[in-house]
Amino acid sequence: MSKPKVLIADELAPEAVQIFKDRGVEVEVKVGLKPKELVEIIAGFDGLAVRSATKATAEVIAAAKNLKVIGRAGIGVDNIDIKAATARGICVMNTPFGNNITTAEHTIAMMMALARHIPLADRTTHDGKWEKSRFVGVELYAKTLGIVGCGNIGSIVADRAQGLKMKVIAFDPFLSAERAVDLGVEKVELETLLKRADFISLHTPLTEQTRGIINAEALAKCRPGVRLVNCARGGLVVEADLKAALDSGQVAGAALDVFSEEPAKANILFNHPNVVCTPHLGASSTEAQFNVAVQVAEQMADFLLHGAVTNAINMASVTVEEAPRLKPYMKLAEQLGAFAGQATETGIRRVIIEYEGHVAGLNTRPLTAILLQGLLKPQLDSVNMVNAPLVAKERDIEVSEVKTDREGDFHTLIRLGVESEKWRRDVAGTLFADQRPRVVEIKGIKIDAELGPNMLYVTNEDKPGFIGRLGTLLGDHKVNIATFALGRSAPGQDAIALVEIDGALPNHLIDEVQALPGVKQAKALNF
Ligand SMILES: NC(=O)c1ccc[n+]([C@@H]2O[C@H](COP(=O)([O-])OP(=O)(O)OC[C@H]3O[C@@H](n4cnc5c(N)ncnc54)[C@H](O)[C@@H]3O)[C@@H](O)[C@H]2O)c1
Ligand SMILES: O=C(O)[C@H](O)COP(=O)(O)O
Repeated sequence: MSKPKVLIADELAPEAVQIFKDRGVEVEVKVGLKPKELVEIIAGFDGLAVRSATKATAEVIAAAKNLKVIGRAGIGVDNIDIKAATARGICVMNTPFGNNITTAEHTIAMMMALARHIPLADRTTHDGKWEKSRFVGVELYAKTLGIVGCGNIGSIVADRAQGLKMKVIAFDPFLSAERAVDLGVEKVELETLLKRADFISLHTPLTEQTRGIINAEALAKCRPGVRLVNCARGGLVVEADLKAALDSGQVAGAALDVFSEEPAKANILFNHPNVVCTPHLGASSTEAQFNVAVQVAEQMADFLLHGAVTNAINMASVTVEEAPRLKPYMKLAEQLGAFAGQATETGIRRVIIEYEGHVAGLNTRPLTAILLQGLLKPQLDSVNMVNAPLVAKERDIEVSEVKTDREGDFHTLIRLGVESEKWRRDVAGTLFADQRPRVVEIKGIKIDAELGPNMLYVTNEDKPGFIGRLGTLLGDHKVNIATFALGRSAPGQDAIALVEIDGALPNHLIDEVQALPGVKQAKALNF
């Protein structure tokens, strides 16, 4: 098997390259590619590692024919078109905890720089001016800090600010009352935060809900002389509105690490005397860059080499320890899905997946995802584990999981029920001690079949002579039978045969099997 290949497209600490190499992943570093250049080369890679500079746009993703994973060495994934990646079945992962302390510390540094005019005082002092009376600052002590978005970074900022004896209030619709108590912050609505805060610090992701959250209306509700810190995303602030509020004095100062357009070579807020700027340095410390580079390289290598999924934005997690335990079940789940998907010719309305016995105690989300992949693949070649749940949802297929630890006839069992408007089909499978998947029930009929690459699936009436006729027909066409599994509901009733054959079955032969007396349906299935 050839080695997977990763492109590192942004500045990453050198440890990342070493980790990829040590783990057996080929790696190329090409920093500063133009969008067009990235589109031209991306098809040659299985993985793409980025920070915030490279934009993994829909166009890049459309060209990324072999891409399986995009790793963000950092937190914000707004430079990655997640929707396009998910639709193409590309796993997107970030490193949510590698740079949070560094960014929180930068936030505090920005707040202090703002309170004491440090950047401008520094510049004028270097210039030989001694403007002692010009730079009178304010204390942070006993001031109210309003945190908008109290997640990883917001909560570290809250902790550090409390160390500076600030009163911290937070607006975050997803912050629980208990967590707020644990953090020692007062949970408030945005309106209250704006009215009460002396300093406001933004720590939300950039979403449709948060874009422009600090606009003219919000700024007008603030205390006169409020100070704003933004070390999250530029798009959270309407920059023209902020400039107007700074000019009017409603806002006393703003410290900005991020801008609506980056790299920000020009911006209406640049050179405003009350604005402190840094060029998106929140995560730029030796420690944070080491953390995110190592984490992203390990996560991407684990994914490409072992199927382990950590910190994925668009798929269920699988730890490195779980991956080998899940592996035989993944095959079983995919085969059950593929069996039902190939046997089904009409629209699916509902999918019921039952996990029984040992498997019920495992992480079943990836199993469900791969089962849906198998089920939908016959209709949609581009489906994979990442996009299968989304594709099912888009097609209005209701998916439900039922788990029971109790063992039935088997120590472990996955049963798949597929419903259309008219019918329901069930297929169930297990793992025997050899860890190889076996189909043990189809439409309520017991069977014991291992699925090979080429299978013939026949439903027929249980009548004497059928097996002989089928064997003779296949033999006459020089089709060799590898395995032959049979089952029936009751003597003389419905029967099924699952026949593994060496090589693909020609279509005309399926028609001939279909024409045999007693055959209700014959199908070629591939696994
Ligand atoms: N400047 C930098 O270099 C730098 C470095 C790291 C992270 N960041 C950015 O900082 C931000 C926060 O990162 P994090 O790791 O703390 O993320 P996080 O996901 O841990 O926290 C975000 C918080 O925002 C809250 N939130 C979501 N929607 C909200 C809304 N409409 N109103 C209020 N709160 C809302 C969430 O509930 C969550 O608690 C992100 O935008 C990230 O990209 C910037
Ligand atoms: O979201 C993040 O992690 C930060 O914005 C850091 O971005 P950077 O990796 O480009 O410094």
